[in-house]
Amino acid sequence: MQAKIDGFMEEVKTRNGHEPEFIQAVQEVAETVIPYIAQNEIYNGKNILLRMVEPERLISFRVAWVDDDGEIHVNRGYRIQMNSAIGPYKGGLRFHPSVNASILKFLAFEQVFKNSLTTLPMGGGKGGSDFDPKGKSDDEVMRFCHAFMTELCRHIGPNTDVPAGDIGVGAREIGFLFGMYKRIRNEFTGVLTGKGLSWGGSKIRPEATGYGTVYFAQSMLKTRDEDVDGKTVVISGSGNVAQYAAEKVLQLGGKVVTLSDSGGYIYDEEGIDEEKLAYVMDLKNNKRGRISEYAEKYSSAKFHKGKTPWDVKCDIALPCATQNELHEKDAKNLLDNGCFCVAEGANMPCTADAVHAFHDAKILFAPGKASNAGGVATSGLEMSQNSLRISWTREEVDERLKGIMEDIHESCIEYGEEEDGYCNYVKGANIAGFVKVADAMLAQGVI
Ligand SMILES: NC(=O)C1=CN([C@@H]2O[C@H](COP(=O)(O)OP(=O)(O)OC[C@H]3O[C@@H](n4cnc5c(N)ncnc54)[C@H](OP(=O)(O)O)[C@@H]3O)[C@@H](O)[C@H]2O)C=CC1
Ligand SMILES: O=C(O)CCC(=O)C(=O)O
Repeated sequence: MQAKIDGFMEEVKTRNGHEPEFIQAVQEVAETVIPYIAQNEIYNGKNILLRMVEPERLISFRVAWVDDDGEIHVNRGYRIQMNSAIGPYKGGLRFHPSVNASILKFLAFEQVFKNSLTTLPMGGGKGGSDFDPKGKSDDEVMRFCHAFMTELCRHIGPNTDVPAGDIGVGAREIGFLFGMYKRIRNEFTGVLTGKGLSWGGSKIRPEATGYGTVYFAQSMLKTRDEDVDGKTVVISGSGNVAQYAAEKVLQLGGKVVTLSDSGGYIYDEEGIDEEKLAYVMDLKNNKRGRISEYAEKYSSAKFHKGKTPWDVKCDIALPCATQNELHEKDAKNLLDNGCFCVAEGANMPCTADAVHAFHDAKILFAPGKASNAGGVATSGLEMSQNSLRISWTREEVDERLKGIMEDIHESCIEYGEEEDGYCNYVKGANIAGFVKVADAMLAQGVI
């Protein structure tokens, strides 16, 4: 079996040798899905996984825009349309200087499995730009978003490809992008999700990724008769996902002691309560400040410059910042300090070695494609509401979100439970995500 996996990966590396994040994401899937294919006759000899690792379409374009001083800048825009077997391409846009084809292909590939797990009819895609919104004025961000959409609008549509937010793309950016799409196409449609509530957005979409991650952690904890209540939780990041993961942990009686950004992390031994979290939300979403300012405001906190929070003692860890932010040594620190549940809020925040350490220790570990799927699932609910031209209540959306996260957990157990009863959620999520897409691809023929 290992020879089969190695042979497959050799082919992937030959074609994508310069794309380390993409290869990392494919390797993890190959290790779990190739043995499953070998045991299931209908998938044999169809090269389904080989087809799945090749994007259906990879679009790259120039984005030229003018800053407040009249200077012209050029960025690169992308949309990776990875797989449309079960629905229109769906996935976020990332604006960050690190964005390149490798990172977006890994994200688009993960999105295919994640969207399949949600039970909703959504294919997988991802896009973005190496544009850095940090330090830019609102007008500059608007001009960039408008320029970006003048090209992207040719490739998307409510039944073709429906982008949303990701790192660096929040409510402000979605507004500017939507405005330009509407103007060029002269139509008001659900072409983007994460829209404002007064113009087609869904209630709970901003909260959904963070809430969903904690709902998934809750389901995992339940298998060990445990609960979030009373647990100490370490969270990385302080953006959309981290903020609402923290909010849900607090609502469920847990204690959040860290948040971070690319400058370092804050440790508040007294816990980040509702009032302090409201301060963080204002700091990050309106003032666009740095997490270090938290330690200047609250004397109970200490700022650790340039560090990640994985040496802080906790029961539960929720990495919610970015890919490869938690390494093997961090995993060992967490395990040594008694952490027994890790749910990824970010996409691929744990390196492969870190994941192996968690599996070897048999702790509860949820891969992002399962645990952070609540965001895209609620985007799917936003698409449904847009099509029906109705708006569900907060309670209705939250109930559906909870139900979807429970269903994803069940699917992971179905395909991931091992002989000794330990659930390998990585295996479970990969196989459950694969089966639905593979069946659709088989039905649709070789395309
Ligand atoms: N938004 C969503 O609905 C979903 C998001 N995700 C994933 O969750 C993660 C966070 O996204 P989101 O919260 O939306 O993004 P935001 O832009 O709102 O926040 C990102 C956070 O991560 C930090 N961060 C980004 N890059 C780095 C880095 N290289 N090192 C350290 N910290 C970093 C940012 O700090 P700083 O401000 O200093 O850069 C910020 O605190 C991403 O992996 C994303 O793909 C997954 C599913 C859905
Ligand atoms: O809501 C969406 O469509 C995208 C969410 C996303 O980018 C993700 O799940 O990583």
